[in-house]
Amino acid sequence: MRAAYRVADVRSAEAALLATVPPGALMARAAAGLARRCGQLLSERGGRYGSRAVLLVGPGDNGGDALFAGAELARQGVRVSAVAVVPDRIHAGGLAALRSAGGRLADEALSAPCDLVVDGIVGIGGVGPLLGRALALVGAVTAVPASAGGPVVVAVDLPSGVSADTGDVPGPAVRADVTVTFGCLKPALVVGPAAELAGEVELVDIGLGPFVRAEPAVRVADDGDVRSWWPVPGPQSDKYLRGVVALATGSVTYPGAAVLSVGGAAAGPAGLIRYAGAAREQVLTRHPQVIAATRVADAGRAQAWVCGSGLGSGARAIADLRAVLATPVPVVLDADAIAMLVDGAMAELLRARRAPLVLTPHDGEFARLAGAPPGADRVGAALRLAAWTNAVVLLKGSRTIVASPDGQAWANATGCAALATAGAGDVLAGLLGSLLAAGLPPVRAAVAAAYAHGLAGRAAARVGAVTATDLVTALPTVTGSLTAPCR
Ligand SMILES: NC(=O)C1=CN([C@@H]2O[C@H](COP(=O)(O)OP(=O)(O)OC[C@H]3O[C@@H](n4cnc5c(N)ncnc54)[C@H](OP(=O)(O)O)[C@@H]3O)[C@@H](O)[C@H]2O)[C@@H](O)CC1
Ligand SMILES: Nc1ncnc2c1ncn2[C@@H]1O[C@H](COP(=O)(O)OP(=O)(O)O)[C@@H](O)[C@H]1O
Repeated sequence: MRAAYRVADVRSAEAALLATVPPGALMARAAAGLARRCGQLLSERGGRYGSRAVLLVGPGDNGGDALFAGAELARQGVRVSAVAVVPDRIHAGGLAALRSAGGRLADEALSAPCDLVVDGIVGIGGVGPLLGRALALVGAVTAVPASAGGPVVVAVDLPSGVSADTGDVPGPAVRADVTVTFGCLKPALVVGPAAELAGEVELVDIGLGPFVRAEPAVRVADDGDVRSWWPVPGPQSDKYLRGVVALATGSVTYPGAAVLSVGGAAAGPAGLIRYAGAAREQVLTRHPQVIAATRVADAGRAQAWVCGSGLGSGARAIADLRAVLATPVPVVLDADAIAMLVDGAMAELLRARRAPLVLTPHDGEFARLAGAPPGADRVGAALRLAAWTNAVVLLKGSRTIVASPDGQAWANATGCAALATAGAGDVLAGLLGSLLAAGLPPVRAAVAAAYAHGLAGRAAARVGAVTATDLVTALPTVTGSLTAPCR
């Protein structure tokens, strides 16, 4: 598990650490890590000696990091020039170090071709959209991407122009190939549109770890986490003990949603799948192992329910949703079921529930339920909805967020744009239901489902254009790889 911390918490930790080390030691550690990575990148692109690097140097310590790293590169034979955002406020010690190593201060950014741009315009001290010369410099950096023969762009701590705590990008911002960040991750490196601008993130240890006292703002699960959570059948397992998941999804109008959600569930760890709804025939044709009924009341017992994907919102859908909410087991509400919650009577039912509830809105469904779209602070918005509904909220997007009523937030790092295809959410809901039925607590189930779903999207994209059916095909290999061998 990786953890990202808010700027205020990073600053407190840095202050505590600074009191224990000589002046300048932290910046020296940060700059050494930055120079190491920049040097590697130059070596990969044809060598350091004689290559050209441009430092974009803001007026704060972020610019100082860039200057000290530039000095180290200059000592290794790189021709380094620095462009100051505010020339009379450039970090004096950093500039002196650069000059004494043979680097120079330049007036114009990128006046000649270069191999490396180091973005030290702003780091965690950035506030709001970039202004003045900082803004003009961003335009110069983004002109030619590295993939089209332009310089490789390395951001110092954060890409300039992003909001560190929320991952919002309020204006033009640097698109980095690599971000070298110090001490700990910041939310903008893992959530929101900012995370897409960070490129590959390298975390440099500056000794901050023991001084971070706060709870993470956002957590990111890795393969090891998801593997350790994923339910594994044992010798005593039977299909009921492995978990029974039931789905009230699909309708006469949208039978495909039922097939896809059941497909998602079939890739999960539950031992038995029940289906209740109007797409009974279609589901049985594709998934003959399913026990199918037409009504929730006739479906039989389950350890978790999934309700809503393609369900519609007529009288029948309302009755099904009420029946599902009346069960004493964990429930996933997706798509149309989320829309129906806006009804006050449903809200009453929700308040009466004791068993876990997971809501899986995309932005539109979120807006209907919460009264406004998630906005710039997606983690904050998801946490507020989770607290208000007393449900785990899985807010879909390119970095899907899972938020719990007790204030924990996770971001999923495995997704890819290929998932933006009709029916992908239905597959996710089914898989999530299966994990809940197998006994995973709701936050872990939601995080693990988003993780596996993202990997399936990547696997399917390697084969070709991705449909939701391709996700269903790709999922069992992914979930199998996350499952320890049968005991
Ligand atoms: N603390 C430590 O121990 C360590 C810190 N480290 C490093 O320090 C960095 C933090 O440094 P920092 O606090 O000096 O802030 P920083 O990110 O340079 O930005 C502040 C400057 O930017 C300006 N500015 C702000 N917004 C702007 C905008 N929208 N558009 C234009 N300009 C804007 C603002 O201008 P002002 O408002 O003052 O006019 C101010 O001068 C951190 O990210 C890491 O790299 C490492 O060395 C490890 C140890
Ligand atoms: N740009 C993107 N990058 C990564 N994942 C995305 C992107 N856009 C959408 N997704 C994912 O695709 C899925 C779409 O689900 P949803 O909007 O419910 O579609 P549907 O209702 O058609 O099933 C979600 O898991 C979401 O996180």
